[in-house]
Amino acid sequence: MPNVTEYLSARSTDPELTDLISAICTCCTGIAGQLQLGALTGILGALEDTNIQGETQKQLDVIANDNLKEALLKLPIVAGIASEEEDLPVAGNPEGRFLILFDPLDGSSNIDVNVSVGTIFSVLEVPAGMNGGEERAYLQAGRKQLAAGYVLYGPATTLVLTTGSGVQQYCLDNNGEFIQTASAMTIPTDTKEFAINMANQRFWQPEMQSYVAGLLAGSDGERGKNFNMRWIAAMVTDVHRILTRGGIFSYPWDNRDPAKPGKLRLMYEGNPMSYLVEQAGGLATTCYGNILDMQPTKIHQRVAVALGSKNEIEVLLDAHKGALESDAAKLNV
Ligand SMILES: O=P(O)(O)OC[C@H]1O[C@](O)(COP(=O)(O)O)[C@@H](O)[C@@H]1O
Ligand SMILES: [Mg+2]
Ligand SMILES: [Mg+2]
Repeated sequence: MPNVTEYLSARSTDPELTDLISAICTCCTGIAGQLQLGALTGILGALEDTNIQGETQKQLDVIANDNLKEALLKLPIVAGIASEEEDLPVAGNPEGRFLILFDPLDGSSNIDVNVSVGTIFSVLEVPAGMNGGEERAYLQAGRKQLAAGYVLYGPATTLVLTTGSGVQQYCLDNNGEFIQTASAMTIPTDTKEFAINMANQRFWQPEMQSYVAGLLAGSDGERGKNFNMRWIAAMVTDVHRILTRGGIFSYPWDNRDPAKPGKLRLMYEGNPMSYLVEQAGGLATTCYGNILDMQPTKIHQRVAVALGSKNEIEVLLDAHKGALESDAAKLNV
């Protein structure tokens, strides 16, 4: 099977985009190595710092961020980067073409307990007349992504990628190459599996509460079938399960902080995952509108997310029908 560069080149992918993806892969291979040895090299655990979002940073959040930042900003094709762990975008080459947005380590609370984490990335083109040091250059709808993907550091290190024509999967081999293991990942349209943090139930909108109540009622309720629940607390891993065998994942709007319409970040979590899911035949929504059509207003903007198997997301959207127009503005979604 081809490696990722061979596959993209054979499909006449923009050669500069192919180079960029190869560079991301090389960098993530390094991150995988550091994660594997983390307990031996003393780089597990939290730092005293918090990021701009007020979240405690793990040492490996910062290491992964610095690796990606340094490797990408060296490339002449890179106009700038934006990251969960950087307060502001960082400019690259003023002549560069690409803006890369990333969550260097997603699910980093899993690191210390040796559970899967991942790197999520999104690639945009810098608009004419702007540069990669300006936030406004990045504020493009998810539909404009040139590529999106993640590297999952699990039992296998796996790259899942879209450049806009389907979703491919690659596995890191012993020679440091990502070899293709699936050329067209497709999410089954129906499912009996859902992923949501049930501990937040009381903070959700009534529509989400009643939809989930239907899942929990199973064959005793209107749905007439039993569901199973999974929650890995790393979006990258939950989404990988859905791309592999179907299901739905949601981190919905909740009322814990009215300024935030959800926990997840639009630009480097919601958008790239939504692009992958749509390219694999699934749906991604805030429950009030399509995530990929949202016009971003801030680089670290939060978003409510529900994504996965098409027919199940349609049931969820149906449960929100009455609320659509009245609530969307009020909820900041
Ligand atoms: O702590 P909770 O509510 O289970 O949240 C888990 C969610 O938070 C995240 O870990 C946020 O990502 P980061 O680790 O990059 O901040 C998601 O990956 C995951 O789905
Ligand atoms: Mg994350
Ligand atoms: Mg993170």
